[in-house]
Amino acid sequence: VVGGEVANPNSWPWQISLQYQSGGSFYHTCGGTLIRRGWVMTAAHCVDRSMTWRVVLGDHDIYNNEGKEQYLGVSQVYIHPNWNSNNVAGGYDIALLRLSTDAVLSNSVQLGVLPPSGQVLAHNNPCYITGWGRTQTGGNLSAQLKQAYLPVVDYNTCSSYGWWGSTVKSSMVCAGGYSESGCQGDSGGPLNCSVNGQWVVHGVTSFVSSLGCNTYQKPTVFTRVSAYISWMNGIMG
Ligand SMILES: CC(C)C[C@H](NC(=O)C(F)(F)F)C(=O)N[N@@+](C)(CC(=O)Nc1ccc(C(C)C)cc1)Cc1ccccc1
Repeated sequence: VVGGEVANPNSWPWQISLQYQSGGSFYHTCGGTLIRRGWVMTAAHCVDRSMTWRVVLGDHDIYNNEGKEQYLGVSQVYIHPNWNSNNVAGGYDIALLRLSTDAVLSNSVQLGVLPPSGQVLAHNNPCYITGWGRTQTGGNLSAQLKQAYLPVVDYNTCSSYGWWGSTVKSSMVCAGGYSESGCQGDSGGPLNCSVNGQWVVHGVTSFVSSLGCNTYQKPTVFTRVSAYISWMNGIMG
C-alpha cells in the first residue's frame, strides 16, 4: 500500500496473509479475505503456480508473532476456470482456498461480508485498501498491515481515454488513482467499502500500472466480487 497509514491491529479481522514455503521458512506473497471459517478468497494470479501455501489469520506484523495469529494449511486451490494468466485484462482474477482446518473466530479473526450479486458502487463510494504490500514502487513490503483511503472510480471514468481504457472491464472495480494505491504484495487482498454503514469486501486486489503503483489516473484495479458470487457459492456449497 502506497500512502495511507498503519492500521489499528486486527481492525480488518478478515484480512489474511497468504504465504509460500521456501526452504524451511514461509514468506508473505499476497493478501486474501476469510469469507467462511474454512474458505479464503484471493486473486488467481497469486496461486497460479503450485506451491506449499499457508494462510495466517489474525496477523498484524508479519515478521513477529504477537500471539493472535492462526496458521492454517491450504487443502485445495480453486482458480476461476476462465482465468488466463496471459490475459489479466480479461478478468476472472479470483480464486478460493479451502483451508485444511476451520478458523476459530474471535475479536481478531472474523468473516468478511460479501456484496449481493451484481451490486455496483457509485463513483466516490468510500473504500479502504488493506495489505502488507510494498509501500513504494520498487520498495519493501510493510511489516505491519497498512490501510489507505481509496474511493471508487466508476467504470465510465476508469475505462475512459487517459485512464485504463479498454484494459478495464465491467467485472472489475477501480479505486484511487491519486496519491494512494495498492502495490505488489497487496494482490488478492480486500477492497473494504462502506455500504449502509457496514464494511463490505467489494474487490480483490488485481493490478496496478507497470509504470508505478501510484500512477496518476491509473487507479488500482480490483476483481469485482459481486460479479462472482454465484461461482463462489457453487464451489463452497
Ligand atoms: C502480476 C500482475 C498481473 C498483477 C500485479 N498485481 C499487483 O501487484 C497488485 F496490485 F495486485 F498488488 C501487478 O500489478 N504487477 N506489477 C508487476 C505490474 C503489472 O504487471 N501490472 C499490470 C498492469 C496491467 C496488466 C494488463 C491488465 C494489461 C498486466 C499487468 C506490479 C508493479 C507495479 C509497478 C512497478 C513494478 C511492478
